Amino acid sequence: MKLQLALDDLTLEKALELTEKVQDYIDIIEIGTPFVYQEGMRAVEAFRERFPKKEILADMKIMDAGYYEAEEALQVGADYVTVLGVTDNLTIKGCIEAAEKYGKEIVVDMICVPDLPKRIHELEDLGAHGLAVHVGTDQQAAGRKPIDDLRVMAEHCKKAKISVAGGISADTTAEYAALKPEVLIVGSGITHAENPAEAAKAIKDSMISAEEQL
Ligand SMILES: O=C(CO)[C@H](O)[C@H](O)COP(=O)(O)O
Repeated sequence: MKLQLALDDLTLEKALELTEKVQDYIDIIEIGTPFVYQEGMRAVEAFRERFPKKEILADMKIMDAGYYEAEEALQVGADYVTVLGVTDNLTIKGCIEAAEKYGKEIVVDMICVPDLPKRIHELEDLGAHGLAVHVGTDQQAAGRKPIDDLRVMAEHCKKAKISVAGGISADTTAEYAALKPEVLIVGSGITHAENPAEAAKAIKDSMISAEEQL
């Protein structure tokens, strides 16, 4: 199980600083969507240069122009790029094609997908490498959590790597880790914590103990 740190609402300088502090506990650095809006591909490049051994995900949430937009991030060092599950299959296919040209992977963000089991099967048939259960920031504010969708995903997903995101913190990691997704994504649970390194360590420890209970 990998821990993905989502960097959403930090400046480039602050994000680099924070990542230095938590790097021992994280496996994937996510350049979050608001961060992409703010800094563009410059952020992917800066992290690739500063953390050459870490995996990097560009949370582009692509909706159109799949091949072109995915390639923007892949050509500057992203290992994973996200595309929205609600978009057209042609866009998904374009993203997959671009990723495979670079030997990298596409993660499909399932936010707001209405019929999860049906779409999981379609996306697996298209060859999506990863599927991400995601309850977004606005939905979280309305009280939603990704745990039920993660159960549906665990039941229906046969080949793709499963990740999960949406308000997960050190206090709630255990219930998500128990369902054994390949990737657990944490943003504000680390970046807004009083002590981000302590929070990241607690989350990683909880993931390790869930794996030991296999
Ligand atoms: O994709 C995102 C927002 O669209 C976030 O990166 C993701 O939800 C993880 O952040 P948090 O743990 O704060 O919910």
